[in-house]
Amino acid sequence: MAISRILVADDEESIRWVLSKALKKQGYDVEVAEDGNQARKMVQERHYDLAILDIKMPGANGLDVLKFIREEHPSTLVVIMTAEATMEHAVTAMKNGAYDYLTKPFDLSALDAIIFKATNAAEVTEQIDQLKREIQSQYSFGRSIIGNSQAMQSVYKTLGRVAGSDITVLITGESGTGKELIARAIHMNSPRLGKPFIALNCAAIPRELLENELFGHERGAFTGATDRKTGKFEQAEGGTLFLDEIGDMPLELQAKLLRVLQEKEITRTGGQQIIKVNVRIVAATNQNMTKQVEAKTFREDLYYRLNVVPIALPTLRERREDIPALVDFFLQKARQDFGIDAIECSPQALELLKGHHWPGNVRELENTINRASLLCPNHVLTATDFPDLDPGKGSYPNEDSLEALVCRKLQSSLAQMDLTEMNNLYEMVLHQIERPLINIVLQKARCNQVRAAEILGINRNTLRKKINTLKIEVKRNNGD
Ligand SMILES: Nc1ncnc2c1ncn2[C@@H]1O[C@H](COP(=O)(O)OP(=O)(O)OP(=O)(O)O)[C@@H](O)[C@H]1O
Repeated sequence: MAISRILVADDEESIRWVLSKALKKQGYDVEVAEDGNQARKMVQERHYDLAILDIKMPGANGLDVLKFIREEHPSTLVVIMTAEATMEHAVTAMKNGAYDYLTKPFDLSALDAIIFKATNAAEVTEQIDQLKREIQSQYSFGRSIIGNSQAMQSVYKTLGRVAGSDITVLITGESGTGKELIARAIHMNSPRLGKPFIALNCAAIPRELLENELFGHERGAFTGATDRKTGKFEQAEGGTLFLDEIGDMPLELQAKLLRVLQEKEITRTGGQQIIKVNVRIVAATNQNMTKQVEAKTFREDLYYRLNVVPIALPTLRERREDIPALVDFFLQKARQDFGIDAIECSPQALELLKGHHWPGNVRELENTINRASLLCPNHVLTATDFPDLDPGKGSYPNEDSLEALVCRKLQSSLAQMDLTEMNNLYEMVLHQIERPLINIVLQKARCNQVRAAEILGINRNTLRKKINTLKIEVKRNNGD
């Protein structure tokens, strides 16, 4: 970033005129302010790379404006102009974060020298940012998002496509599937890296405080507002605002958010001033947004505005093939975080982990590994280190598979029975499955028992015996 837009603030018209003319001649985009208040307002409305401020101005003086810029727009460099060459002014200006100062009257070449120096400094900052971008993208994208399953690859593809632009993204997925991780990856792989990534969980903040969190407030806006507070939008200036659990945002606030997305400006609570914001929005939810739109608890127009590109994250049980890599990753992390010695997972324990239902998704897996690593007495995690993962309880190979279906059905049926009274449970269950299975296959084979036996992969005589013992009624077929 070179210096391109400059603000000159001085109450002396001749100074404004001379500086503006000289700087414009050199190709800079120059705007002027007649006093400190006007300068402050202009800085709020658009970004300046450099602000040249007279120290003595009516209203807010140069040091007030400097303080404001340092707090609210720290990327703007400030040069203070002073009338007297006193140490005191120079020291105060530099102490308050001025980039440099000039003593009036000054030669234009002195200003040129400062701008030249500032440009170099800005370029170095930009190079550092670029380097940070490269390093972080290597770490963030490739390394900390684990999983090479098809489902995750399709997520990476969309992520790669949208990261570079300012397009709004809506990430959906059950709790713990990695929505915030993906939102961070979008930011880190975008040109906004180096600028803030601000996350706000709309469900975690009481409704009445949410608006304040988003837009901030002016001093005196309400009882207790003793100071001005900037909201998340302003804090995220130039960067990304991640709105988690967006489905929990109250309707009145949805309308305000929509307006901000359209106008790209906000006003703080209790304030009049319109503040321009340059923020990319990434939203996330674990709710069914189309149902919410139908139920009119979420505005349709806002939904379409947010859902420009949807990213649906798979549940962990839909990508069980990623579990070994995730376990490895969390074991390594546990070693680092808790300073424990090398630890690994036995093949049986891994099978147990792969078979679990994981209602809490990756977060649950991470917590499970952390807990087991901390409590494990030796260097290998075995099935006994995961006492909560009873294979009989909630262990489904694939949520929609036949086995999972039968498993769920069995669990609910057996829960109603007094098993202590049973002595032929195995046979009883098998008969209940065999009978409908044979019936269905016979129907498909149009009661041709030879064909039905082939489909079932059993001997024709075995099938005949089963038909008799299970008392299955078979219509005679010509082919049999
Ligand atoms: N693919 C992944 N690779 C590595 N770690 C992951 C992955 N997905 C999630 N995690 C880890 O799981 C935990 C939960 O992830 P995250 O907070 O991003 O989920 P979420 O979907 O935003 O959850 P919630 O809806 O509850 O806010 C984090 O510690 C995160 O680092």
